[in-house]
Amino acid sequence: MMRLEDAEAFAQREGLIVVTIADLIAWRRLHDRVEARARTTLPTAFGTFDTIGYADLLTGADHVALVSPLGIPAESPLVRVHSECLTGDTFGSTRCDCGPQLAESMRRVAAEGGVVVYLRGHEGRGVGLLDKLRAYALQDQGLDTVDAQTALGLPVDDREFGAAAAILRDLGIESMRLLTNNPEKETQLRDAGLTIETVPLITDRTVNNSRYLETKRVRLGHRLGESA
Ligand SMILES: Nc1nc2c(ncn2[C@@H]2O[C@H](COP(=O)(O)OP(=O)(O)OP(=O)(O)O)[C@@H](O)[C@H]2O)c(=O)[nH]1
Ligand SMILES: [Zn+2]
Repeated sequence: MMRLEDAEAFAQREGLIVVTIADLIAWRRLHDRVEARARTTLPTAFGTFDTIGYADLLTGADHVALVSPLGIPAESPLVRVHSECLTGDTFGSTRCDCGPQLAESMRRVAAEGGVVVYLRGHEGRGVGLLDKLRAYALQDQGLDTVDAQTALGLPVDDREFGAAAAILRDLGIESMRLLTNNPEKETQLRDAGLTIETVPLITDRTVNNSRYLETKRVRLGHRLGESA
């Protein structure tokens, strides 16, 4: 097989352009990242959301956009970009704040207009369900959420928000009020060219999630106030 340097030298001589796999992946991150493949309505406790199912052409994950019954206001709509959490969102686990954050986001987006973008493939901050459950087992032994990831040889946070940026663009949103306490999420969306004003999304502190929230505040830099 020809080495990349040789291919580049050959291409330069012949006036050709070399496109590597890495170039193609980078291009796909920016263009044609998602495709809307299904549209329907979803009646929920918070109202009926126009619902769009997106295929993520880079990762193969399926994502969902829940558009408020009031639609998407032209000016700085309210947006929640939510990472999948089976245990919190579906089973109502109180180890984390995901379930109450999702409910509060849907309630506010329904009331004010805007969209909830639900990102699948983000489970366990990107490491997947089984590794998150393994990390929980270590947390049962006293490790915090960061040290549990490291002890398992896993990244602390492996999420990238390119699909969310692409979905928001597809919905015509360039500027938004983003419901989040996570500065890294804000930075990634800003780096994707979107204009972000953050709106805190603070939910109740409980006996079960207080250490988790404190770790997010102290070790991951989430804006959770002194009392989290
Ligand atoms: N690996 C791992 N993932 C977790 C843990 N607790 C929650 N998660 C995952 O973390 C993701 C949610 O991320 P968070 O850090 O709670 O919050 P965020 O979405 O980054 O920030 P906000 O926008 O402020 O909610 C979900 O995918 C959860 O499955 C944990 O202890 N270990
Ligand atoms: Zn969770």
